[in-house]
Amino acid sequence: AIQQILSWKKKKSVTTVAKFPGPKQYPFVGRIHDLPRFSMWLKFKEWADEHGPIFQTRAVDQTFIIVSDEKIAEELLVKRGHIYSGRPQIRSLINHKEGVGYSALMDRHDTWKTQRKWAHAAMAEAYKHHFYGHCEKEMKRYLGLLLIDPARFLDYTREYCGRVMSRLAWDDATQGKANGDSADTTLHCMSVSGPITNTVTPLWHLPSFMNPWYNFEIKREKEQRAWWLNNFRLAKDRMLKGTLPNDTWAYRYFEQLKREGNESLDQEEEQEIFASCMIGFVNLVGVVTISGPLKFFLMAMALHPEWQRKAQEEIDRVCGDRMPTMKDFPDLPTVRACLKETVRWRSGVPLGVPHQAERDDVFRGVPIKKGTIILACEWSLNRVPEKYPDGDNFRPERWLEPGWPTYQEPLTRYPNFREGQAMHSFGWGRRTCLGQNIVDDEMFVFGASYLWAFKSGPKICPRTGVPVPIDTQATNSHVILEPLPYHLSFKVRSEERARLILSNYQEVMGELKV
Ligand code: HEM
Repeated sequence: AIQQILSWKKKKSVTTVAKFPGPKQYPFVGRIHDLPRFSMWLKFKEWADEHGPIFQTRAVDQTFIIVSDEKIAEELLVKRGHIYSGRPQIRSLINHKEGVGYSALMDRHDTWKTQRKWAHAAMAEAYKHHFYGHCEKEMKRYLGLLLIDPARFLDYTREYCGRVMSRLAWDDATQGKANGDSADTTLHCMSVSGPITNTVTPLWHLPSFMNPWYNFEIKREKEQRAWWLNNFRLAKDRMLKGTLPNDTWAYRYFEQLKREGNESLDQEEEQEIFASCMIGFVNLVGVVTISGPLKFFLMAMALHPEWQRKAQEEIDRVCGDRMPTMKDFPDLPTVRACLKETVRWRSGVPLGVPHQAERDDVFRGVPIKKGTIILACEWSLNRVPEKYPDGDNFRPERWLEPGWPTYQEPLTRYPNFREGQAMHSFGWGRRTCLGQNIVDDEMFVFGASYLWAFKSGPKICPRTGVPVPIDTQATNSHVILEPLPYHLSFKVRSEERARLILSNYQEVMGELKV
């Protein structure tokens, strides 16, 4: 309040300061009172429709600039990336701006640079080998489990993503479920919809004996880091014994140490924590980012039988009874279009990840103060009518038919998640997502194999005989979304496919440590 009064006094001496348009601001609170903690992107879309593609608002003393236009976002976050690439403080995470735990939430300093560079190179190398076939192998397990126990499809979907990542990180897919759970709790703690201390920030400063949020976070982070460090040390032991596979990120890291002359892999604890967090975080961030879109994909396929059928006809034509693999990528554009459209229709990161101004700037004549938060709102960007006509509806044809603004040739290559249209889903400039390659592979393998194996639809209520409704907008409201639990019914597509699903599962069981 004092800050606010002082800033009014200061402002009185200035004549008029240019501002972006925006909703009316109230003393002290700005617009925090009607900013929903859940599904905030809907409110931002509403304000964007009213105030235009760049507007500003305030929550107490924090200014936000919300962008809903690709060109403006590019001007700010890419061309002026040297100014707008910081990360804001999330009140209920401890020291995340400084490091070393969460590279995606650090400010731009040497720790962030080192971790980002390392993760980028590790990801690029694994992509050259299409992630060593782990997506396909884990998919064989997934389909087997779905055949045996279809009601648990949502759990299995997240576990599939967790297992692929943990296999890549430490050669231990059995950590997949723990990985998903850990990601989910971390996301809760960093979201506006999470602990109340993220919105009513002064509560965070209560003394620890009466501060359950602080105590929870201390415990959560301690356990997470111990878990990462334990897996790192187990992998190191195996490296020293020569039993760690060379297709893991841990192997790549230890190999680099050896090349630098550290044959015995001796390290100070601080160095081990740095490296275990670096690998642990990439491993963690790759779970829900993919399982959210995959769960929405399953939903979209069940709600759009016409697209399910088209994609299945394509798969049958190309693969017959054989389960699809990455090699079929060029021949299955309809499958890719359904996946791409899912990420547009139900954004995994609907608000985008916030950037923060690292110093004062002036943009289009409007002063932007250091510390201002810039959000390129994905939900709105994906509904710009000139680029995405009929944006509220699931329309995979926008990627397949000439005449749509997002259509791109050749269809053997587009649409995909690595290049071309709509890459704004993966963020901007210096903070762009590091996961595009694995998203492209893992989602394709999942989508194609799932549709090859099963036909799905809404679940029919056994009592009333009518389909159980699915609320496509019911989500958990984290920074990275998953839909809330919903029901589906599954039917394996033929006896022969059922037999193949089981024999595929049996084939990989030993290797996968099921
Ligand atoms: C469909 C899936 C995904 C979407 C839509 C997505 C989207 C995003 C977005 C919007 C950002 C923020 C960019 C910015 O600040 O401008 C981001 C950052 C990041 N993503 Fe992803 N992501 C996905 C999957 C993944 C996966 C699978 C991984 C890793 C395995 C990953 C790793 C990262 C990392 C490390 C960052 C932080 C970059 C930095 O701050 O330097 N993402 N992602």
